[in-house]
Amino acid sequence: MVVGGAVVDDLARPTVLLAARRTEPPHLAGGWELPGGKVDPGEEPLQALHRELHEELGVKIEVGEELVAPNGLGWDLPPSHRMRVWLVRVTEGESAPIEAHDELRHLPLGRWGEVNWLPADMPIVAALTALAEERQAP
Ligand SMILES: Nc1nc2c([nH]c(=O)n2[C@H]2C[C@H](O)[C@@H](COP(=O)(O)OP(=O)(O)OP(=O)(O)O)O2)c(=O)[nH]1
Repeated sequence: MVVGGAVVDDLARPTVLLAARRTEPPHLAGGWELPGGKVDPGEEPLQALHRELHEELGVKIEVGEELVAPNGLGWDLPPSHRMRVWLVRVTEGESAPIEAHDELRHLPLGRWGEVNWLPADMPIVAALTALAEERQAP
């Protein structure tokens, strides 16, 4: 199981999403993703989310709602992983590409499709966009 953070400016009404560019392994390097990683044995998913975002971005976070996958279990990451995704907001520190990434972008709503997301992230970002658009003030 993999956990990922959709780092946004506002948990209730997101208007900015963080995209992170991977540096490894070679076949994924250069692709943009949600920061996160594998849940360690014996670790709770949310513990892993806090740990991974601290390791990768150097921040502390507040966790909001889960972006539940259509299958109710997690977003498929072929060939063999699943990722659970939560909306998160930074509460301490400023995101920096400390580990696993070489560039971060804070994308305003309307431009979330403008980076080259990893293939598995495309439906996730589409669902995040739908959620964010629905939440904006009329
Ligand atoms: N973190 C993350 N991984 C993703 C995303 N999309 C996607 O296909 N993946 C894949 C890439 C990896 O094969 C796997 C996650 O592994 P990872 O390399 O981030 O995990 P990790 O930080 O724990 O690192 P390691 O144990 O492999 O060294 O999921 C995403 O948005 N975020």
